Amino acid sequence: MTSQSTANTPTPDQIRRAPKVLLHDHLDGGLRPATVVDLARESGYPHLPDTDPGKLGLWFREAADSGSLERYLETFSHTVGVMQTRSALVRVARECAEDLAADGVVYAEVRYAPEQHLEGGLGLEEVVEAVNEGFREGERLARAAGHRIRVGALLTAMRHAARSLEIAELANRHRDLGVVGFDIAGAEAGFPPTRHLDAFEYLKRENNHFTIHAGEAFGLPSIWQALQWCGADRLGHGVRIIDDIEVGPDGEVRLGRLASYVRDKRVPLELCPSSNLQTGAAASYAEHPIGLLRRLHFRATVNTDNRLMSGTSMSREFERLVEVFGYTLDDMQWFSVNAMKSAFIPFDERLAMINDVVKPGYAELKSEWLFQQTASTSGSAESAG
Ligand SMILES: O=c1[nH]cnc2c1ncn2[C@H]1C[C@H](O)[C@@H](CO)O1
Ligand SMILES: [Zn+2]
Repeated sequence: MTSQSTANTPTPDQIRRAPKVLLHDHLDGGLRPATVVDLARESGYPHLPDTDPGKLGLWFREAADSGSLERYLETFSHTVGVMQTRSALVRVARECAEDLAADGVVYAEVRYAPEQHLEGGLGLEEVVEAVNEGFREGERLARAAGHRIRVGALLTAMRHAARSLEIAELANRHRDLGVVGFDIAGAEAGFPPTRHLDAFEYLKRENNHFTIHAGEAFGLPSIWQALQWCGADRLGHGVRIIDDIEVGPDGEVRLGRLASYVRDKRVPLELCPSSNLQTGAAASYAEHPIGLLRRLHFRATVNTDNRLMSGTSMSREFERLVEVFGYTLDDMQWFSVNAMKSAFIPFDERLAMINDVVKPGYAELKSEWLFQQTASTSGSAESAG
C-alpha cells in the first residue's frame, strides 16, 4: 500500500517540476558548453582547452575539481574571456534564464562582476543593460515555452580589486531596473570583506541590499566580519559556520556566539553543496553541513553557485539531497520558502511568490499520490469484478 510518507519522497521528475528558488548562481559560471565554443569562435578567443562542447564541459568540471578555491576560480578566465561583447552578454543571460526556467526555478538572483566584462570596449552601464536585456528575453522565451521565471541581477565586485564602491554605485543606479543587490566574490583568504567597507556603508546609507561571499575557503573571522563589520544581509556560502557548532558524543549540540547570532537573526545561508566539494570546503555530500544546519533550523537555502563548473542544476542538487539525507517534498518546500523569504525583492512580492507560486506548486505535487492511489484502487476493484 502506498503511504503518504513514501509518496512524499520526490521522484526526479517531481524534483524538476517543483518550484525552486535560487539565490546564488554566477552568470559566468553557468554557460552552456556549446555557447562557450560558439562565442569563442565568433570573437576569435584562442585559449579554449577544447572546442568540442562535450569535452569542454568535462574539462570545466575536472579543472574546477581541484580542492582549492583559487584553482577553481582560474577556470573562469575562459567564460569571462568570451563574455566581452554586448551580443555575447545578451545571449548568455538569455540562455541562463531559459535554462533555469526549464529546470523549474521560479525565482533566481544571478550575479556577475561587470568590471570583468570591459575588455571589448563596453562601459559598466552597457554591461548591465546587456545582461538585463538578456534576462528579460529569457523570461519571455521561457514563458512562451510554458515556464514562469523571474530573474534579478546581483552586481558583484571582485574582492582582490579596488572597484567595489564604483560597482555598489552602479547597483544602486540600476536598483529598480533589474538589479536587486550587490555582492563581493573572488579568492577569500587574504582579501577580507572589510577591505570594501566604504562600498557596504554606502549601500546601507542607500537602504540597499547586499550579500558577501564569506565562510567558504576561510572560516569564522570572515563570517564575523561580513556580518558585524560590513552588515551583510546574507552570507554567500557561510558553510564554515559549522566551525562554531559542537556536536557532543551524546548528540547534544552547542552553538557558539556567532552561530547563535546567525541562527537567532535568521541570517540566510546561501549553501552550495556541489561547489563546496570541489573547492574542498566539504569532504562529501553526506558530510556536508547542510544536513545539520537544516536540522538546527538555520535559515539554510540550496544553490548551484556555478552550474558549468559543477555540472549541476537546482534539480541535481535536490536529487543528491534527497538521496543522501532522505529529504521529502516538505523539506524542498522548506528550503524554497527560506530562499524566497531571503530574496532581495520587496516584501509584498516575496510573500506573493511564496503564497501564490511556491506553496501551491508543492501542494500540487504533494497531492499527486492521492490520485495515483485512486487510480490503482479503482483498477483493482474493476479487475476483481
Ligand atoms: O564560490 C565562489 N567563491 C568566490 N568567488 C566565486 C565563486 N564562484 C565564482 N566566483 C567568482 C568568479 C567569477 O568570475 C566572479 C563573478 O561571478 O565570482
Ligand atoms: Zn559564489
